[in-house]
Amino acid sequence: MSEQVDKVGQVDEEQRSVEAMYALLHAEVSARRAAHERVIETPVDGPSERYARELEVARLTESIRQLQAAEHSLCFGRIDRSDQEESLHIGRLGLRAEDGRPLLIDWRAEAARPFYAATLAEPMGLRRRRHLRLDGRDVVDINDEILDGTSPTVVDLVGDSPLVSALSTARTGRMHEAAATLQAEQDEIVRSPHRGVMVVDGGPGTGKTIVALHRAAYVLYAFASIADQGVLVYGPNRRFLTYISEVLPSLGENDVRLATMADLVGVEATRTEPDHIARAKGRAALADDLARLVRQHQPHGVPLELKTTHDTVRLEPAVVDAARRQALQNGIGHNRARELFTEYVVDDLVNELERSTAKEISDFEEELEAHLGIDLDRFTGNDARTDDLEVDWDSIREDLLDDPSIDRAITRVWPRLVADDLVRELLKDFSVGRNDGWSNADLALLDEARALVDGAPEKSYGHIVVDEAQQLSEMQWRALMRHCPGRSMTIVGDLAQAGPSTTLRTWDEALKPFVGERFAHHRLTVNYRTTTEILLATEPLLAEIAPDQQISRSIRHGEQPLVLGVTEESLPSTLSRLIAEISEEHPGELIGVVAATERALALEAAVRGDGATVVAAPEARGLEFDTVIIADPAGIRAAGVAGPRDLYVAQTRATKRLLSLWARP
Ligand SMILES: Nc1ncnc2c1ncn2[C@@H]1O[C@H](COP(=O)(O)OP(=O)(O)OP(=O)(O)O)[C@@H](O)[C@H]1O
Repeated sequence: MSEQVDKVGQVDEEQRSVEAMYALLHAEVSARRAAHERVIETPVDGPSERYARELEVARLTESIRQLQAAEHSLCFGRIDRSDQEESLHIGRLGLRAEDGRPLLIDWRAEAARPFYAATLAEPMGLRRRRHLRLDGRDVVDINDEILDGTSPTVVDLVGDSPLVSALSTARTGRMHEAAATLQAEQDEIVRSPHRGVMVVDGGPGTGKTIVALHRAAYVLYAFASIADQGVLVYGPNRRFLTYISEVLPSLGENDVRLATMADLVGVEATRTEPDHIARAKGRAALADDLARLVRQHQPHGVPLELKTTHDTVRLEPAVVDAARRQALQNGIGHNRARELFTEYVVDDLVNELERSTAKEISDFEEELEAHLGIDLDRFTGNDARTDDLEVDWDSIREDLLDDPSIDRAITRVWPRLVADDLVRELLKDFSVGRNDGWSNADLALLDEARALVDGAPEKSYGHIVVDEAQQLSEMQWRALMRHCPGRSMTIVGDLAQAGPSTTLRTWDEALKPFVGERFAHHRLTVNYRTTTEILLATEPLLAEIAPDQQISRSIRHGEQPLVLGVTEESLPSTLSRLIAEISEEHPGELIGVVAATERALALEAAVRGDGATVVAAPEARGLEFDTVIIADPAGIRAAGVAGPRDLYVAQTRATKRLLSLWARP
């Protein structure tokens, strides 16, 4: 940087702009608080006014919260066009001065696009892209890029890349939002106008999760009708969801639900099971088996005998089948279709009773005429004979609908079902007993059974973001799709990191049953997590587990990965010693120990309090640490069909340092 650069002057100028923004933000918060007070104090008359008031209070509370969430790092960027004097500041939300002039542009607005997309090759009319770093409300750093090929002047503070600074800071155990440093290839996906299904894949650390979460924030901002139906972020386990839990709130979005399959279904998985069983339970064929079981509890080609107080009426199989087909035609689920079926059957029954009553009366009249030798019509003067009987068929119909004996007769051919029992019936072959808890793989079966028995889920979402999507089995895909009837989804994952419970190997295979080939596919290629040295060390394993994949391109360099041999007995003590050494050398940094599941449990106890987090390899997906120590890589590799992929996941969790402790007997 040349000495003439006027850093102080530029910082002062930005400080004034930023203060004006904060003043406006606070004025806005105060105005909404006052409105909130007023609404609360307004007297209401009747439930509909009360409801309208509650809606307004909720809307104001949410908008105040959104404004307050923008408090931290309110403004982080600025763009200056080559052809204009004016500049635009970019930040967490949009703010307009009283004269209507934009003081701050929401990072998701179209006007902010060049901040992310402009490059030296394609400057999009920009002369300069500026990054601002705030500490509280103080501007503490400025970083400029000149994009139009002109030379920097005294007001341009060209320095280190803000991305590299963001990536080099110590991890905190929680993912941070990256609105200030989203890269062009990421931003293009985040801002895509595509509302349908979008798949984003790429190697570990290529920013898939970052893209997915910023995409969720973008969907909420840009697609109002989808946002109104709710946005869900799906992750494989709670540890992962905790890791990403702060990103959307810090982007001002609190209305996004984070969920695992257990949350979606509302049932906890309390039982583990061997991988091959989980895999078998994940097959879509089980959906057919469940549907078949349900059909077995519906009448096919059988008559129905219904006893009423006067009569026994037999409905023929063709009539019963027609009622069944009609009841099921809208896919409302077995139990609700049963109610419809009952109505159709009672209609048929009433028709039958009407017919037989009419016949009885006319038989009786004929008999009477024959007996008396007269023509009744001539006596009564018209044909009003049976009509005079005034039978109230509607109330008979109502009574029949409530008649327990009719209900019993219908139950014999169409019993009410309980979804959970149906799954237990299905799982008899897997020797799952009546009182056993559910496993993770069972949850998707429960969701399927509930849809078959009780109809579509009560709660569905306008958009679902699926992270670590390579983990999903066919049954789990079905469950997720069921909760997103509009098929608006952002799906991110890396098939090379697939776990043991799925058999799916391509996105086409996973998505075809739901959207055919109608999905957009993007690939991320730059690695933001791992150093080049660590990535190179993973290359042989990647070649083995996903021969058609290349390692991604890292933007950072660092230490060479270390491999140490230890004896089995000394492993825990060596580990403790290493953790102590690394913590001392790199205070404040995160250390993760990854081991096969059983060993992770044992090591957890052995190194408790040493300041490292022990993670079972299958649970390490999506997480990251400054240093990763792999305890017994061979043990992870040998732990099952997904062992080599679990090891690859373990190797790719480190931002700075990777150590492997090989255990010898
Ligand atoms: N544009 C960015 N600005 C700042 N940090 C970023 C950016 N993109 C990615 N990162 C960081 O890089 C790291 C890896 O990103 P992320 O976890 O999204 O990758 P991933 O592709 O989901 O990885 P995995 O496949 O291992 O789950 C994270 O720490 C993330 O915060």
